[in-house]
Amino acid sequence: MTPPPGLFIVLEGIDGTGKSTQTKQLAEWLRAQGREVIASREPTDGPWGAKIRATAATGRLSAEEELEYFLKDRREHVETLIAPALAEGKVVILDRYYFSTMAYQGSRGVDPAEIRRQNEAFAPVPDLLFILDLDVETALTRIGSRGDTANEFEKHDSLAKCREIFLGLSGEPFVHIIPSGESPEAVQERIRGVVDSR
Ligand SMILES: Nc1ncnc2c1ncn2[C@@H]1O[C@H](COP(=O)(O)OP(=O)(O)OP(=O)(O)O)[C@@H](O)[C@H]1O
Ligand SMILES: Cc1cn([C@H]2C[C@H](O)[C@@H](COP(=O)(O)O)O2)c(=O)[nH]c1=O
Repeated sequence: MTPPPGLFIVLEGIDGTGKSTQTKQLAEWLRAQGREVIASREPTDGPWGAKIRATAATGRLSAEEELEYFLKDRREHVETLIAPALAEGKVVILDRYYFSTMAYQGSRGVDPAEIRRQNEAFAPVPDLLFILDLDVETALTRIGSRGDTANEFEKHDSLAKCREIFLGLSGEPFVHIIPSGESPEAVQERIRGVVDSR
């Protein structure tokens, strides 16, 4: 018997907006409803993701090199996890995807539209994209409260450019801008409301 189609959900936003927090809570909620849920993140914990994460401390690559690494990481992610899980009718929830590439490498001068074209040549478009939106100052404060110091990807001015690129996606039918200055519970209620309405 053909399995039901999977559901592909992506959470995006600048560092500190609450993506990891919301991804975890959404996955738990859907599992409690009996859905098989795969939660994952980008950069992944695979070899290319590890190389990228290392540069957050050692110093960033050029924007073009970063783009190449993220594309390699994502190709593996799509082939080994995302596509098979969706084909089996599972729910896939990602903490970051190619929209972060548009934002972060776009903020360094690579054309976001070209980044999107290169990614959508192999990466499936999600059914739902939640953009968690928050002012940069509050986001950086949260990163500090988490016990982290801002890394090479978390500079104020570049995050402000990233935020603009994320918000530029609003208006597309699968995109939902979620104000993330409220409590974690209130933010999760908004997200669940959209998922429920599908
Ligand atoms: N709605 C919220 N209100 C206040 N604090 C929050 C909220 N959501 C998350 N936090 C806290 O802010 C910090 C960042 O949250 P989280 O790690 O989920 O963000 P993130 O978007 O995944 O960050 P990054 O992209 O850097 O991994 C954590 O300490 C978390 O507990
Ligand atoms: C997917 C993706 C991510 N990034 C950046 C954004 C973050 O600052 C770091 C690490 O991500 P995390 O959420 O803090 O774990 O990677 C990027 O520049 N381009 C991308 O495509």
